Amino acid sequence: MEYLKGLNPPQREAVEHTDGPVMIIAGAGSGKTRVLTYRIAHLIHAKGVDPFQILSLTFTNKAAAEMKHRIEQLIGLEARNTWMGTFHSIFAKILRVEADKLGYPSNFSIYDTDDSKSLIRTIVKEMRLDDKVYKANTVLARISGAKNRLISWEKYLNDPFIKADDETAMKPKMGEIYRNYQKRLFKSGAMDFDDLLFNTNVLFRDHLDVLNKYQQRFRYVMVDEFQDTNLSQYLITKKLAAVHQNICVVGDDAQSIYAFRGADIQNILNFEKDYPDLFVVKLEQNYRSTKNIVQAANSIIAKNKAQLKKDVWTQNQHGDLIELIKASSDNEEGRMVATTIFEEKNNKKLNNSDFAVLYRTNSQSRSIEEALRKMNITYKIVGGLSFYQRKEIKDLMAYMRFVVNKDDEEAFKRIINYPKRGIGDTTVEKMLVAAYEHDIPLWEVMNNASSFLPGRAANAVEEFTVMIKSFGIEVERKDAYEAASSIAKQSGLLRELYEDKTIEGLNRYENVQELLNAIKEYVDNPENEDKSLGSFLQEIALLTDNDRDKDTTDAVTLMTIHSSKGLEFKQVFVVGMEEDLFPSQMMMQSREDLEEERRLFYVATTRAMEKLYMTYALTRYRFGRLLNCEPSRFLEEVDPACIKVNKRASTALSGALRNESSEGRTGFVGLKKPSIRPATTAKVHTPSPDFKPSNTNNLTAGMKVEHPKFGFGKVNKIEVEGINRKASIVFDNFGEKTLLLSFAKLRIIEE
Ligand SMILES: Nc1ncnc2c1ncn2[C@@H]1O[C@H](COP(=O)(O)OP(=O)(O)OP(=O)(O)O)[C@@H](O)[C@H]1O
Ligand SMILES: [Mg+2]
Repeated sequence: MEYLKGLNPPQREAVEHTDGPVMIIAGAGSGKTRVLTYRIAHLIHAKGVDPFQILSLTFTNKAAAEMKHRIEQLIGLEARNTWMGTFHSIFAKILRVEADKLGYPSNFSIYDTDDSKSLIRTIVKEMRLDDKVYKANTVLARISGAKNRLISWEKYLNDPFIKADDETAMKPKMGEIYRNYQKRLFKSGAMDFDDLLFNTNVLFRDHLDVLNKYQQRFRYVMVDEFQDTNLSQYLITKKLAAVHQNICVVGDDAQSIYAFRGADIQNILNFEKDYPDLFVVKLEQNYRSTKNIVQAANSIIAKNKAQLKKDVWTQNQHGDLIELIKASSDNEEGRMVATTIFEEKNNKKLNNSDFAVLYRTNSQSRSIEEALRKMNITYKIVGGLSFYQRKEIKDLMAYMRFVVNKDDEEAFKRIINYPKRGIGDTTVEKMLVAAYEHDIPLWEVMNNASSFLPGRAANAVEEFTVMIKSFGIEVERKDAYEAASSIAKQSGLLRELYEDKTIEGLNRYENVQELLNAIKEYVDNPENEDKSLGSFLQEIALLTDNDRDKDTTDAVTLMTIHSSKGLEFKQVFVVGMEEDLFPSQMMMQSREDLEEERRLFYVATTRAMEKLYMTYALTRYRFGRLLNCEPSRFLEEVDPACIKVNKRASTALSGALRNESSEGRTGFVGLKKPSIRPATTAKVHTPSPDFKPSNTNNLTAGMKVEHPKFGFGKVNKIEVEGINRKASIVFDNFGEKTLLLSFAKLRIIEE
């Protein structure tokens, strides 16, 4: 076992202790991820474990890819067959296979945050609530928080404490929004990101045979960055490992930075209780950073009260002191960072990729970007508005999504009138209302457009529907690339972009071409067995921001500290070390919040291998205003022996032109017109348990009926219009409604 030589004694112990529960909680850069990598190699190579039986959960897909690559280097190609990926990607795969058990189609859509927020806005509007109170962001965060703690909408609505909470927050309708949101997702055959975990829990809870299948399959389960798992994730791993108990988790409580997304350090403490025969490994030697950086990081985290005791040390060189750089403005900060990178590169023969610039919030990247561009230093932004979040890309993806899943309402809204085909907001609204009132899929409404819409609108919708159907046939017969190219052309989207001869238009056109290139690459890759468009879409839906960059060029990395977890760079700049920015203004309310910010600072510091810079500006544009800033309190918490003030004189004048980029056109068909949905606030009816739609051929005035949403009512009159039979029904709680009898689901209650 030649490779075991690359480990120190406790690391080696952790690798060789393959059976039973193992936990490694250790400081940054101590080789936790390395241990996981070697452990997988060891299981396959020395213990003869089938790679298909090993499941490893990482924080980003990129981390998974890197791990796979390292294992390949250790033991060869066999490594490819292990199950490795983020929680979301692995369990989405499993949910595809098992979807029918939950009543979902196997080609369910995955809604990204934009889709989710758009759906919430629609629902808030439909419920006639104030969208300034029920902001999409806030509502989504609340729903997400509930899901991550496995609180279903039913539980949410019935919990008196949650209710009291929402009432205190003056948002009493939160539970109902949650309910409507879930129902709408289900009807659209869609899951949001949190559903992928929530539904996996439901699947394993309600279908023990399925759980058992995966318990047998995954003999070994491993989790990296364990400190940032939430309850939902924790329970999934616990259930999966319940039979074999071969579970190994690694993490660092000092790097727990996702509490705002429901991550819970408590999981580390619970782990010890859940597995009494737990084998605990301590790793204390840091291999990543210089003595000076390790000492600084230790001094920072020591200020936190809540932490497990660790002594991190290193045999590495002492290295340079941390350089503290003061700038007069944010623009000057950018210039100083760029100049320093330029000089260091030349002096030390470094590559661009040896540098990272880390910031607290995405918007800080602008001034850094401008400065790097001026000095011709190549950079890439990880996270932020990435390729797949661009409007033109989302538009084409929405076409593809809708063709694959015709219930996908958010995709529908994006494309129904883009490029323009004369289908206005009112028509869209009418179709949504028809689907809602008759309780039928939108697709059915589209296929019967003439029953629901006036002539011209109906024609336009019919044309669109025919087009989508023809795409459907192509998707079935062709591979993802051929189908996607055809959709891009036939839909008129490529032409629309092509005709826009502005620089932005050209850019957008090229981006769409780039997406088609990516699909081609996907199809040509022998590792992807399923070459269908559906399979490609799933892959894309699950890319985390961190995975979305191409790693081919030599570039300086710009990213938020949150995204930098687990990574390392020779030289690191932590910029914007100012009060209210870092620690963030929003995180100074409580000791817990401040401690989370400090852990974030610890994460930032420990990314550096050789040299660390911290910068702050005296003035900064924020929220469109020039603000005076004060140096961050965190700077004072760094052991003064580790830091020196940079004497670099600022040369350039500040005040470059500010060029805020404007947002692109939006393709979303907003429901701007006043809603024609039920104006009543009556509660949607719950159908009787024996509800079954009756044959309505003989329905006449005076009969009593039950409708799945509007409840009980009495038929007022029946009208015949062309081929359509319509019934006007007066519902007890919803007033009079006119429904098309060939679509409405009505149960006739005998008189
Ligand atoms: N025994 C070892 N010998 C040589 N290099 C090592 C050893 N252990 C770890 N390293 C190196 O130290 C660096 C940090 O290791 P790794 O990324 O696994 O740490 P980590 O504990 O996962 O850090 P983080 O907490 O930031 O995720 C890597 O470059 C790794 O290859
Ligand atoms: Mg790691």
